[in-house]
Amino acid sequence: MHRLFESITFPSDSWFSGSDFCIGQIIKMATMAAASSFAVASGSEPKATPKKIGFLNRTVTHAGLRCLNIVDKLQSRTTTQQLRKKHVKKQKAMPGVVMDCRSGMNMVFVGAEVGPWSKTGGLGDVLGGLPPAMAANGHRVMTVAPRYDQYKDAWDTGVAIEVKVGYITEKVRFFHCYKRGVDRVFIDHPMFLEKVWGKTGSKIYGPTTGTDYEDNQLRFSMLCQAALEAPRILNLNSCEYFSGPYGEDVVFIANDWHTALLPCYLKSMYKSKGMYETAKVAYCIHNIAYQGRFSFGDFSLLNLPDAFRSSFDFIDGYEKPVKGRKINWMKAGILESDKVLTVSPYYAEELVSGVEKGVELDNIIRKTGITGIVNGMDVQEWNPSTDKYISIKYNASTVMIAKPLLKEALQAEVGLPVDRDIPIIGFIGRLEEQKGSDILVEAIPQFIREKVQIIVLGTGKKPMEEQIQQLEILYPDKARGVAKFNVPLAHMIIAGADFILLPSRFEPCGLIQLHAMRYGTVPIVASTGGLVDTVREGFTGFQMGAFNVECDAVDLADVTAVASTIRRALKSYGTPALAEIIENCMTQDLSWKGPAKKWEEMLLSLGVAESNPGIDGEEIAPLAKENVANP
Ligand SMILES: Nc1ncnc2c1ncn2[C@@H]1O[C@H](COP(=O)(O)OP(=O)(O)O[C@H]2O[C@H](CO)[C@@H](O)[C@H](O)[C@H]2O)[C@@H](O)[C@H]1O
Ligand SMILES: OC[C@H]1O[C@H](O[C@H]2[C@H](O)[C@@H](O)[C@@H](O[C@H]3[C@H](O)[C@@H](O)[C@@H](O)O[C@@H]3CO)O[C@@H]2CO)[C@H](O)[C@@H](O)[C@@H]1O
Repeated sequence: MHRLFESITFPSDSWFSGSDFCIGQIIKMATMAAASSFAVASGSEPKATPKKIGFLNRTVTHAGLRCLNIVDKLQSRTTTQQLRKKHVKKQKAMPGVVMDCRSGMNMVFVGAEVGPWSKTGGLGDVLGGLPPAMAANGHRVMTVAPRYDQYKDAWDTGVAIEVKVGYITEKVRFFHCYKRGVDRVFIDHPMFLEKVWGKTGSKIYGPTTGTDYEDNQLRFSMLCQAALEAPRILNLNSCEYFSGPYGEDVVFIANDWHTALLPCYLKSMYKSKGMYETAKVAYCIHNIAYQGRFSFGDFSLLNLPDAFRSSFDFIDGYEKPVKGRKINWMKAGILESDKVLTVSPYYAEELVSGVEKGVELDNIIRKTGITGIVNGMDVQEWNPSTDKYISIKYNASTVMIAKPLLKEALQAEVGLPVDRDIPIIGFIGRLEEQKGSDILVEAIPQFIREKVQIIVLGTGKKPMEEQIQQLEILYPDKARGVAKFNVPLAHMIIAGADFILLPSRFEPCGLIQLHAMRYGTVPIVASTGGLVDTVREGFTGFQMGAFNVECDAVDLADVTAVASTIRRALKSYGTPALAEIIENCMTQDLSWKGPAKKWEEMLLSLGVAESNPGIDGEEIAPLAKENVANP
């Protein structure tokens, strides 16, 4: 267990005013002033957040310093008055920025991936994109994820704690940077950095796809415990609107099985001792296929009281990782959180529809209930009018001129015959049964004689990688399969292809189709999960019907559905009908703005103290758009 530092008093606010401070710099300065203050030691339980702490020696009970502002609404609290003085000055420097002291919530997103620092797929995208959208609405937002590499933009805060993982106590450090209005906190320990040593890719969860690190339970137990400390102990002064620790009035947003222990530790280590009294946890399922099932005996590694055992208790008919009775992290995450969410309304329905789509947690989710909010996409990274990976920039009015040229660049890049009149179908995704690349490969003979080219990009299971690499040999003038994680090529495909294919057996939300639509690339999708919510047949794309979710074999009916829908889509190529679909795709708002509002409503309903709606509109969005992440 760990002990927190008792109190830290910084000499003056003048050191830290202004934006984009890195806590590392602050800590260095603070360390010079109060060298021993940061000694964080071991051996005891978490203590309540000191009442007098930090910056300005003010009372911090919740939001650190909640954002300041509108000059004519005086607040009675001394601290706010003091701080407003500072901000009245600032406001002159920023005409048009209008904020309210009472706005916003403290949010802490916790995940195993956070793009662009770490990403194997869509989880990283969401942890990268949703938090800045929340910050843009005036909330104070932190993400906590492992430090898998020496990110050049994240500094060592100098703050360290000790956490008990399994039977040993380990020291972890906190790194930090501030980007797009979000405090990005990274947990540093050799269990993360020494194993992965890279910004993205397959080694986050195991040495190769399909093989997990043996100590994953310890790694993610560490992540959860460190994430629970971060808002209490990190004295963050990243921007002029908020400073000091976030405090205890926070809402945690835990994502996927890796963070399922967070609500358990919150109860067992903090709430039971009168800490984090009003804090709440929203638990978001990005993919129910990965639940974190382990041997029943491993419960003792988690350092949780026996009372939690039943939340983890799980029996299935599988032998992996052991036969019979097991613990199931996701089950506990669902049961112990205050609210369960997933990434699209249709997937939420599928999850409770039965054992197949709910992957044996349907009964549990039926008990707790679940809300689906469709994902948004990062409209900065994926913007055809500024995209650094494509040679011609375009928008909805120039797409018809730009696309043929971008198509030629794509054909040349992958070594296909260069011909702007040949429609291209792209596929991007993790090569797992979920994504159905195996169904696509089997469907190819049924439509390959059409005028068409196919480009497949993905990494994942070795046999599936080999299968896509064979395409070039089987169809030298027609198909390419690239088994690499290649972001520039992903952008070139999204821009240069005419259609993007998602033959997913299941798809909680899917981001590829959103990226594609923004680039005027028409999605052809299986009718599952978020693909149902985001692609409208004949208006923004083509639906293929629902596929068989059994992953062991390829269902011939699905193969036929892929081939016949592709033929249908190809018939529309070059027609006014397709031009209209392209326009419909490109003129939608696919950003995080709408989803962020829904997330806000849902998080507010949890009733964390001092939580208020954010600011509607664009007032502070430009501030959050500063500092585009560039690790
Ligand atoms: N080889 C490669 N090279 C470059 N980039 C690659 C790539 N393979 C994948 N990507 C990128 O990874 C992301 C994948 O997004 P998906 O929505 O398909 O996520 P995924 O299934 O991993 O995540 C889960 O979580 C997300 C988020 O909630 C849900 O949308 C989704 O349905 C669910 O399965 C995209 O940004 C894509 O461009
Ligand atoms: O962002 C992409 C996905 O990332 C996460 O999925 C990972 C999953 O959580 C890990 O456990 C691991 O999954 C392996 C699984 O544990 C193992 O038993 C075997 O089935 O192979 C799986 C693949 O290696 O890696 C997954 C990423 O590949 C996140 O949970 C998902 O929501 C995201 O879609």
